[in-house]
Amino acid sequence: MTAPLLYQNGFRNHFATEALPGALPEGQNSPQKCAYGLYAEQLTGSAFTAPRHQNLRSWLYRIRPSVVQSAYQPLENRQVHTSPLDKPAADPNQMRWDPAPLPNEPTDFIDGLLTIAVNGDAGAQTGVGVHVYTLNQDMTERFFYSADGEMLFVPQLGALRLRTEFGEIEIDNGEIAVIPRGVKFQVCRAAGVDAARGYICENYGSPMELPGLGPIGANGLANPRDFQSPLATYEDVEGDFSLVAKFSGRFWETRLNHSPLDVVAWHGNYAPYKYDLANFNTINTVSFDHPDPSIFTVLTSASDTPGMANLDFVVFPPRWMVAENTFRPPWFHRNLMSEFMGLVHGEYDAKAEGFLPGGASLHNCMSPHGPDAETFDKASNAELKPQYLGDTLAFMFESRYVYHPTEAALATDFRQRDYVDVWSTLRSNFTPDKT
Ligand SMILES: O=C(O)Cc1cc(O)ccc1O
Ligand SMILES: [Fe+2]
Repeated sequence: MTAPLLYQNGFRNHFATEALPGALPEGQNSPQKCAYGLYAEQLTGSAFTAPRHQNLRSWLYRIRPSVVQSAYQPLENRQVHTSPLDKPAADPNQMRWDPAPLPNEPTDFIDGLLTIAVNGDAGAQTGVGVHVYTLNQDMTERFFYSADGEMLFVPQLGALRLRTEFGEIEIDNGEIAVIPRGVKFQVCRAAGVDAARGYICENYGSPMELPGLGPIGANGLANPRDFQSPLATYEDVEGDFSLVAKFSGRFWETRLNHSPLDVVAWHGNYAPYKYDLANFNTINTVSFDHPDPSIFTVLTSASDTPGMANLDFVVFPPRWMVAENTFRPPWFHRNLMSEFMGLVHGEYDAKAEGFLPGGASLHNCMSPHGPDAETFDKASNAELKPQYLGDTLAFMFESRYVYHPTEAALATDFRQRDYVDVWSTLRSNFTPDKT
């Protein structure tokens, strides 16, 4: 049995961690000579001049500086795409996908990454890319980073061990992790895991933050202390390694003669983190009506227009349903914001069937959607006792920018081409003579 990983708690705290005593310099960042012969390297996640509360940077004390690498060479990649896409055009049709099948061939994280939809413009630092990953191999000789955005992992099947420059993180179904833009990492399976599948939101925009709580007060939703960042740990390994960089929508490869996971100590507020969604303090109505789902926001990436997020990461967690005289599932709606959804486990209360764990749906700006016909019928006639929705965990990547599905996502066998039919049997119940 390997010991469980230890973490440092707090959302974007100013952490300090060293795998060897005294590896972190005291009182300064860049001494003339660092302890143990380490190199000091700063990694910034914001402009130097960003306002203090949005200023993100860490200092890494590593065995070799990151510049010890070969020239970047283009690397072919057919499955991962970045906004803007040349084609196809954005599509207002409601779309749904079954879970991506697990690979039959040996497939690591990089080879198993498939882009479903993108929006905004990565070069302008707006929008997101939504990918699914399926894998059955660990990354061993290769490492990855995205210069295009931070990567939010939402595992659906199989726990992962994310080996990063800052230390290691494990996440399982029901947990999430964020790897900041530029941070080098490897995706491995946790002990005992054969194959894994999940979702990734690559956020090209401003780094996600906790949402403001307004009248909710000082506590609630995702509480800062439940976010966890890794402790410094390092490997001093020489060999023939490859670092794959996602840069401006393309993959590039550089060769390394050593493992880049050689950071012996680090301090700062720019670091990977994980969060167990079971810690989400769910707030909902205790009187009537179905609140807007913004009440379930875990993390948000602001755009340049206040209140219109580049990305809201929203969850629909296990919860009590107690609303009186209310149609309890999501109502029918048409929204300005575009909605990509996935299901981590259980059932989603707006869809009786067809939205499966590992599957996905897309409802773009102003495209009508809501409960399917079966759910509408059931919920319109249900006895309104307090009811606990236990086995459910859906999520939404909600964005002000219209999603463009990729050609592969449109063409794939696992797209449900008849999705729109889930609403086709909704008939007029209009009775002008009777209220
Ligand atoms: O479309 C969906 O299922 C997501 C959603 C859920 C909800 O409770 C209210 C609005 C909304 O868009
Ligand atoms: Fe919706």
